[in-house]
Amino acid sequence: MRQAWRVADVRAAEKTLMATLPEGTLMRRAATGLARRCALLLEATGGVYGARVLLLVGSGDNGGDTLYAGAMLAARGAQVRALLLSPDRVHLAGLAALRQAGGFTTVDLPTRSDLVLDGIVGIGASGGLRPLAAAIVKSIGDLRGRTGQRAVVVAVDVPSGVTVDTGHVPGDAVTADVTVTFGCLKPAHVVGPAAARCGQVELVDIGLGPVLVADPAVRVAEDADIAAWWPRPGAASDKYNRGVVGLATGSARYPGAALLSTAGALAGPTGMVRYAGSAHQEVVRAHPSVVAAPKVADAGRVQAWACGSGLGTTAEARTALRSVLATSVPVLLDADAITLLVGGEYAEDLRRDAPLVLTPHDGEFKRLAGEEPGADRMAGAARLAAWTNAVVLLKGDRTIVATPGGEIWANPTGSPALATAGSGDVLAGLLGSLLAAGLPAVRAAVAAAYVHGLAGRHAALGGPATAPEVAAAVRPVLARLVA
Ligand SMILES: NC(=O)C1=CN([C@@H]2O[C@H](COP(=O)(O)OP(=O)(O)OC[C@H]3O[C@@H](n4cnc5c(N)ncnc54)[C@H](O)[C@@H]3O)[C@@H](O)[C@H]2O)[C@@H](O)CC1
Repeated sequence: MRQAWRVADVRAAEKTLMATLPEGTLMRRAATGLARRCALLLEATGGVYGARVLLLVGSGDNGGDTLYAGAMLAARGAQVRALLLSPDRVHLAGLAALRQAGGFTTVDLPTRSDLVLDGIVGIGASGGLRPLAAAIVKSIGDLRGRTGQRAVVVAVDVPSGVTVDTGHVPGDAVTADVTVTFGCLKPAHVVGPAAARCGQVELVDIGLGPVLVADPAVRVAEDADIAAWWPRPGAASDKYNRGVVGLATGSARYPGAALLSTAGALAGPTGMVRYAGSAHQEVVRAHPSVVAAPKVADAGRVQAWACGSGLGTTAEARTALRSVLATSVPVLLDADAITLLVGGEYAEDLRRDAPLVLTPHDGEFKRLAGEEPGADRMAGAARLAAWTNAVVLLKGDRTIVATPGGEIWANPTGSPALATAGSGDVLAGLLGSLLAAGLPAVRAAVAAAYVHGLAGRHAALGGPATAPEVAAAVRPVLARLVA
């Protein structure tokens, strides 16, 4: 698991650490790690010696890191130029170090550069980029290096222009090939559109770990977490004790949603899938191992329900939703089931002891919460989770999972391939299966989003993917991940 911390918590930890160290130690550690990474990147274009390096230097310590790293590269023979965005407020010691190592300042953007270091602004950023910085950021994509290649862009700590604590990108921002960050990850590295601006994120250890005592703002699962959590059958397993998942999905109008949620559920860890709804005949025809009935009340025992994908909002759909909520097992509500909650008709039914999971996309979120998820998607998801006392999985490029207690996860495996009709139905089935297999709701949501994202990527390898292909890709992904 990776974790990211908010700026205020990072600053508090840095303060504690700095009190124990000679002045400038942390900045030296940061700059050394940064320079080392830059040197490795320059190897690909002919080495450090003779390389043209452009430093974009803002007025804070982020600019200081950049100047010291530039000095180290200049000492190894790179031609280093520093473009100072606020010459009257530059980090003076960093500038002196650069000059002493043979680096220069410049007032214009050079025509050639092998490497650009973005030290305009780091965790001290407030608001969007100022106009001068924005204009420079727009043109760094045009810079070419000594072999004609596009200049490699390295962001120092975070790409300038992103909102560090939320991952929001309010305007122009740097798009980095590599982001070298210090001490710990910050939310912008893993959440929202900012995460995509970071490129490859590299963490330089500056000794912050032992003093970083605050809870992380957001957690990110890795392969090893999913492998550790994923239920597997053992010698004593049978189809019932592996868990049975119930699906109340699809309708006469949307039978496909029933089939896709079933396909998702069948790829999950449960021993059996029960389907209840008007598409029962189609489901059994397509998936003979499924036990199907027309109504939830006749479906038989399950250990969790997934309800709502393609369910419609008819009287029949309302009965299905009420029946599912009346059970004492974990329930996942997706799509139309979320829409049905709007208006409060089911407020009493939602008061249940067993876990509840909601999987809205932005439109459903807005309908239910009465507001957009907003620029801070983590806070938006957490608010809805607290309000509904449910685990909320807010779909998006970096899907967010939030618990009522405020624990937040960001999914790192998202893929544009998942922006296709029916892919959410597959996710609902898979997540339902994980709930039925006994995973705590938050892990079920995190693991389902993770595997679903990988399945989207896998399916897209063969060209534009449809939801049945995403469902079919879950098994090969699991074979690699949890075999
Ligand atoms: N505090 C520490 O112990 C360490 C800090 N380090 C570096 O220090 C950085 C934080 O330094 P600072 O607190 O000085 O803050 P920054 O350097 O991130 O930015 C603050 C400066 O940028 C200006 N600014 C703010 N928003 C702006 C915007 N939108 N556009 C243009 N200019 C803007 C402000 O006027 C201020 O002068 C970190 O990101 C990291 O790079 C590292 O050296 C590691 C140790």
